[in-house]
Amino acid sequence: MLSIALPKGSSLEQRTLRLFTAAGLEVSRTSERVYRGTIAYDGPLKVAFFKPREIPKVVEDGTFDVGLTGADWIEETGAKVEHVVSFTYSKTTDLPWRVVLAVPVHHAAQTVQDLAPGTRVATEYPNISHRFLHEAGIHAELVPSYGATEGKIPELADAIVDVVETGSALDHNGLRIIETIRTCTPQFIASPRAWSDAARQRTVQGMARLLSAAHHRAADVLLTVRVPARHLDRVARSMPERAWSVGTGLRDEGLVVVQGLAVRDGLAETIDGLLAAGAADVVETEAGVFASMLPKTP
Ligand SMILES: Nc1ncnc2c1ncn2[C@@H]1O[C@H](COP(=O)(O)OP(=O)(O)OP(=O)(O)O)[C@@H](O)[C@H]1O
Ligand SMILES: O=P(O)(O)OC[C@H]1O[C@H](OP(=O)(O)OP(=O)(O)O)[C@H](O)[C@@H]1O
Repeated sequence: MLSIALPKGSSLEQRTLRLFTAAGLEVSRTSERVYRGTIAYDGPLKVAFFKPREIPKVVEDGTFDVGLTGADWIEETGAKVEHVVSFTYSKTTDLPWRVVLAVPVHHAAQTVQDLAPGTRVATEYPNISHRFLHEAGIHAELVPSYGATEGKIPELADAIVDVVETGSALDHNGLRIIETIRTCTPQFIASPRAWSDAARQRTVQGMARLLSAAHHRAADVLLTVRVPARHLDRVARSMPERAWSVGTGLRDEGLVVVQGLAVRDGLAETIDGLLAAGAADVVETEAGVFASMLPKTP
């Protein structure tokens, strides 16, 4: 039975489970406090929940065949795993998160080069931090942190290497970024052992295809556009790449209806462009709800 390690915790768990559900790979478990479950795909898959930092190693050593975790923990642990596919989401946004070097707002440093020898840097990422500071030629003292890293300043540390998503935690704690060390996203990874087995690799690739398709659907919205026939050519040129015609207006034959899948990112500009090209109106709908009924793009 194929086994999969999924992230537990407030940052990645809920959105990862939503993605799996949208892909038709819903995790069944008796309660959210139960750290074991199953997925029905090509027979039952065994699911276990671990902290994101623990996942790279249990996948590297083949204890679990596949896993989903942050790129930061793959790098920090140095685990040798197969990167199957990556996604773009964080705890609260659809953007990557970053591992950054930050100092108090009134600190004199503008870049890592300005850090004095012996600067104390609190972090949950000793390996990433050591490598980064070493490459910058800075002799800093690393202070281990197990969370709430911003709070280590000023008594225990002078600077931090920590995760930033919206920047709110840094703001609230009077800190500012001086270096972005890594930009990170969730990664679907496989153990080298599972990957070298043709049947298991096929199953993993099938899951990756379903997850990827669901991830892209979530980034799309369906636009339904009514256009006076005389403006159709111009509006068609402003439609998203994946667009098709639907028919004519119900009562007004001078109106044509077209639809298209637009990416959520930059949606206001897309709608603006359609209206400027002569669209009478534009209605947007969550595309995920409809995507399985839509023709696949060639
Ligand atoms: N906004 C974010 N803040 C922190 N981690 C994030 C964020 N977005 C994505 N991540 C990823 O999730 C991981 C968080 O795992 P971790 O176990 O440290 O905390 P958590 O999921 O917030 O759990 P807890 O509920 O115990 O606070 C990070 O290391 C990073 O890989
Ligand atoms: O840039 P932001 O959107 O504010 O997000 C980043 C913050 O969120 C995480 O903390 P979390 O609340 O998970 O607590 P922790 O530090 O104890 O892990 C992370 O460690 C940062 O502190």
